[in-house]
Amino acid sequence: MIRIENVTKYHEGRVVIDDVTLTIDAHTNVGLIGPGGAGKSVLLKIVCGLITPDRGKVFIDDIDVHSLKPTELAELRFRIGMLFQNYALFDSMNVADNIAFPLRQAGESDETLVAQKVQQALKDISLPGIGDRYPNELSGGMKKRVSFARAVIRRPPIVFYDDPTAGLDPVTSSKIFILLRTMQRDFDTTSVTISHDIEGIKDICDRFVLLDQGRIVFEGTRAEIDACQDSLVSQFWQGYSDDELNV
Ligand SMILES: Nc1ncnc2c1ncn2[C@@H]1O[C@H](COP(=O)(O)OP(=O)(O)OP(=O)(O)O)[C@@H](O)[C@H]1O
Repeated sequence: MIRIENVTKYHEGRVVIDDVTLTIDAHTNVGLIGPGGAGKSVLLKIVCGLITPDRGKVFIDDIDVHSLKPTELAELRFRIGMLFQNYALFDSMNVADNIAFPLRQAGESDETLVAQKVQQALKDISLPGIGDRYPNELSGGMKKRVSFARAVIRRPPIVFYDDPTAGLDPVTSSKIFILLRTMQRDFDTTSVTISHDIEGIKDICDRFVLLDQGRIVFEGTRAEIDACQDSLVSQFWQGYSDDELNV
């Protein structure tokens, strides 16, 4: 379970996360939505310990994330898969080594097993046979799928995806959403997915959180957000662009 308690974060004299409290139950898949600059990425980075809040606490399975020593935080991160917007692949490593990186970092020394897992991962992302290629030989969508494979290769129980389909064409986006759903179903993960593709995440999340100007303005199920009468929530949910929001 993830528990965010009264978290506030300032940046350059401005409040970015404003007293956010939220509980994410184990095995729940949360869609984190909201206009650009609402604070979604910062909130996710606070949850996994990459950014320290100015106030408030975050607990992952009762562990106070921001009280951990660096080595303890690194251990906790072994249980978390992260696919960040700019979570770049290592250009000097081929695809297979990129995907294998988290396994080797966790101390896996059985190279036969590593190779098997990498082959399976490449099959899962529908890119078999590209293990020898280097990132600069791949399209944006292929890189994203390889990043996804690397994020989930250790089958982490918790996964955070920051806009996993940003900049991808509709066909590749739908492949990524199918992968996400397969991960959730087959490995019973707890996940938070930030996405601007409202139609795409509607079907892969159990609950939705709408963040606006650093505050939670909605939290609930698909049925609850479908029925929500609040104009900001309903306009955003129905896919109006940020510019068209008129409240
Ligand atoms: N390290 C940081 N710590 C705190 N705030 C930051 C940091 N870096 C950037 N910010 C601020 O956080 C604000 C929110 O940015 P964030 O990327 O979280 O928004 P977002 O909702 O994810 O937007 P988008 O949907 O466009 O990706 C920005 O206005 C930015 O100035």
